[in-house]
Amino acid sequence: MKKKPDCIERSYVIGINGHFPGPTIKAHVGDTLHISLSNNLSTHEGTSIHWHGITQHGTPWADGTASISQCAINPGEIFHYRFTVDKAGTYFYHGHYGLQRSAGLYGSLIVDLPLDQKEPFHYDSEFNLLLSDWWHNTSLQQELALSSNPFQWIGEPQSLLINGRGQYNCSMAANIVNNNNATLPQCKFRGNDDEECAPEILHVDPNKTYRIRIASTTSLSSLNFAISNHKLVVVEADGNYVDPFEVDDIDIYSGESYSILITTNQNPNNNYWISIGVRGRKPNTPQALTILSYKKTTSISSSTIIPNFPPPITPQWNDFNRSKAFTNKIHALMSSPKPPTHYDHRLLLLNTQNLINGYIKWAINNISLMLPQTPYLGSIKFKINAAFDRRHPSENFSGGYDIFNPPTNPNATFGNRIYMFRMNQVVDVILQNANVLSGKNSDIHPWHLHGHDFWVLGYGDGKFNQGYDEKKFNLKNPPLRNTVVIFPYGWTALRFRANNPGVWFFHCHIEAHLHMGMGVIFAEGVEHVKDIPREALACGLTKKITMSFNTTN
Ligand SMILES: O=C1O[C@H]([C@@H](O)CO)C(O)=C1O
Repeated sequence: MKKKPDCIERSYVIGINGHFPGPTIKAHVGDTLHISLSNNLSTHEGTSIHWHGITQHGTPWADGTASISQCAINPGEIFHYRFTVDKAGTYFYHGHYGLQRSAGLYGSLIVDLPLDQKEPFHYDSEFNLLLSDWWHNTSLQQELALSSNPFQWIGEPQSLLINGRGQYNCSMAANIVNNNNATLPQCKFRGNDDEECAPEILHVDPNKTYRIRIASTTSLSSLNFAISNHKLVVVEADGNYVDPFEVDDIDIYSGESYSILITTNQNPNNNYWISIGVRGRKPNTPQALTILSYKKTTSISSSTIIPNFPPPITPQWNDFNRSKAFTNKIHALMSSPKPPTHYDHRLLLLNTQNLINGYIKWAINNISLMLPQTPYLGSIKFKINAAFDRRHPSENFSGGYDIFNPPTNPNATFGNRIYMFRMNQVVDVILQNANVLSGKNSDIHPWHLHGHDFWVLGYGDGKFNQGYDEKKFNLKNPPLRNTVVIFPYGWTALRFRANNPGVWFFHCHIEAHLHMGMGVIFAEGVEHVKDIPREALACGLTKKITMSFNTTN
């Protein structure tokens, strides 16, 4: 793609059909989408796409990772995706190979209700905002840095982007100071018609209700979203209805999506900032800004579109109590599916930063995930025993583990075992956070599950106390989601029914952390999976099999 000027300094962009972000895909519930993706990357890397939040049951490839097909689409090849969307909501798609998401490989996927059905809330019109973060180093440079010894961290992003647009150190900078007292270099917006630098402007009529769909495909950053002078009413999270609640701003973690409603009841002669800023990690990135502009009766020049007051202040990055307070406001709409009251199987998953042969990795119950060459789905279905380690992974960790300090024994090992569930079992997962490898710190991790939504039963500080903390679980109206955060030094409990035959990834949605091994594999009912498409078997030991039968795709 064409190199962009200094607004966001794109050194390497992965576009789709020449666009960055990729095209917004719109569908209605019940639609079957046929999407072909050809790999023309100039870097000659393999690639793949994940349809984030899409869970068509019985077809493990519907989410695009083909039961975590490690089979990349090689340069020059075409993959054919085909899936039916069965739930309305705000979704997105993104690269699931290497760190290609940080190079811009993503786009929105919006599923509307069938035409004869209505949402449980009213709105006059809608907007769609896809949030991301941006580095000047290429995704390959980032991968190399993370896999080096000595380890090099990717650092904070250079820019935040809204629908692929952001600002960086523009020569015409107008300085704005944020709450962390950092001076933020801003690109001076030059109106809507300046394709390169200008933010997208949301043009609204007074006294209407707008639905704003917000999805975060950031590679790293946790964000706070606010619109000056306007209240936000949260109505949807990850494609599920929530009991509406009103806030001034929302936190959104990588992998999450929300719909909010706003009422345009402010002075129509002003314009208003829409801002996103970094939370959860010490920021070193300017806010990204865009503008809510009330339609004026008289025409105005584009320079007057800039609000004459400062943008909303992003809350302090480390005010975790504020983040928790927001998270605890999210409940399912009363008519939503209720969780089973009992579980069949409970996993306690300890998240730690470790060393393997001197390399910094992340591990879950002391295993850092390294995917095998052969896709799991084919390995299980065709009983290829040598393809991965068939032993059971550990379902617990030592009760004596001190989560508040660096590990006394930091060594972990690589692994690729899977957690196997019986079909329809109710599974509880307790994600336990801990201190990093050195120093006193514990990171935020947004965990994303493929193939299922889960109920978020609760969050807590410190170490999960079996038999005690579970008494506080919310079984009445827990939100259904596909991504959930663990707070520093805390735990998060979730429950799902293993009712979708296939092999599923469950992983930290921070791209660098996944690259460093922060994920596990779940599987259930693989014997019920039929007609695996050739693309899902096109590598490793399953490659031979695809050559010996005609595919049924
Ligand atoms: O995985 C990570 O590594 C660095 C740091 O912990 C070690 O340099 C960081 O900030 C992460 O989130």
